[in-house]
Amino acid sequence: MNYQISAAIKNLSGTIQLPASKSISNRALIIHALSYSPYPIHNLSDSDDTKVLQAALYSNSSKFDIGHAGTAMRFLTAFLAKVVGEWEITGSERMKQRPIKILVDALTELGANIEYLGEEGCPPLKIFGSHLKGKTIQLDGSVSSQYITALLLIAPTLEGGLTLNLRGDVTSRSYIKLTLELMAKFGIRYQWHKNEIIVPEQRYFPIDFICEADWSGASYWYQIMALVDSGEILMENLVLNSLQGDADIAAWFQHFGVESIQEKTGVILSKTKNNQPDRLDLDFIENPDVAQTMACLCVAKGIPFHFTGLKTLKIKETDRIAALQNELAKFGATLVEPAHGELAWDGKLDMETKEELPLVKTYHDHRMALAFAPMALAGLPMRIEDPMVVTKSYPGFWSDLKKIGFQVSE
Ligand SMILES: O=C(O)C1=C[C@@H](OP(=O)(O)O)[C@@H](O)[C@H](O)C1
Ligand SMILES: C=C(OP(=O)(O)O)C(=O)O
Repeated sequence: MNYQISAAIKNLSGTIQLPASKSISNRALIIHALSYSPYPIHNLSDSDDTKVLQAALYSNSSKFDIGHAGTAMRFLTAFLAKVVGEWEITGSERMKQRPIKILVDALTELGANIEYLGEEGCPPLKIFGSHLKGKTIQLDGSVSSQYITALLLIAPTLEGGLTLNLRGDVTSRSYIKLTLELMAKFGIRYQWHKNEIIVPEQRYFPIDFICEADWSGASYWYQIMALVDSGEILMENLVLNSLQGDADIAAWFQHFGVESIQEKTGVILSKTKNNQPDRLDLDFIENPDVAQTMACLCVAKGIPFHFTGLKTLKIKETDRIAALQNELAKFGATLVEPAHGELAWDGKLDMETKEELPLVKTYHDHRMALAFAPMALAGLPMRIEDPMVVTKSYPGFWSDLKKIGFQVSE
């Protein structure tokens, strides 16, 4: 199925109920299970990625299919490695290509017994869960912070605690910070100095916990505001003083005339002047999930850009560098990769190759649909293939777009 998207909105107003952050929800679910918490988790994400983790944690089965959910795959692997029993975890065809060796090797050093059921270094995995003893381990931090988070979440429950020495250029540090700050809310003490993180053995202290709204999901609304002339829109439950690294975008979008105002019920995005930068140079090492938002925004507004810190985009739901290049080419933009982990555009549109009504492929990647659809506001109608991919993080996206005046039809 495809959706056809068009939009002609000059002044925008409305209220949006964003989904909860799946990053926070999935951490909270693991902590909840490790602390045998009697309290409910409030405002848990309704995304596929959270639903699959929740279903696995509360199932009677020993075999789990976590689909496309990277965090669920990594967090569950570490969690199950210390739960006595025999477990199998698999995922989508793409998940079977997403590396997990760094995490499996670290868990093996802690005494875990994990076998690859398919290709060496990738899911599916067979896990023989047992008591694990903590120690000091070295870990490559340049591939995915999710391995580090997975280890940190179980760290306080390991005999003797855990010390991680991170090697290489550590990527997505903001997500490591999110993990540790969340753990601290559940009573955990830790030390983090440069590339060493020390978590002593201790108990999680269960609390009544509310998940924040999702800042990566909010990025599509900032993009929308940047593409209309003026307006005001309330993002319910969003907080500026957030645990999530992607809250950085509130400052980025000031360059597009979008102001963020904290209100009791959420954040108001307000636009009164139509600013835009002449060009955009951004480093995404802390914010990989909003790279597609910014690339699509720049093409829609004709802003040349040079983005760095994108190395990990190749191992996400799809190779996001290639996906952006392929799909933005249909809008006449030729994106180049000046070096590994970089993406640039000279701001020129090729009217000969620009398609009238492009069919945007989504490659099983929610963020392709989420980031491309707002471009319709710039007079760029499109069709989107497999639009329900958005359920990975933002199930209500299409109805939210319709609510504010987008035309979305099959
Ligand atoms: O820990 C998390 O919740 C996440 C970490 C990031 O992954 P990497 O650390 O692999 O960049 C991010 O891209 C992903 O969407 C969610
Ligand atoms: C990369 C993402 O998710 P994950 O790695 O958890 O599958 C994402 O949501 O953009």
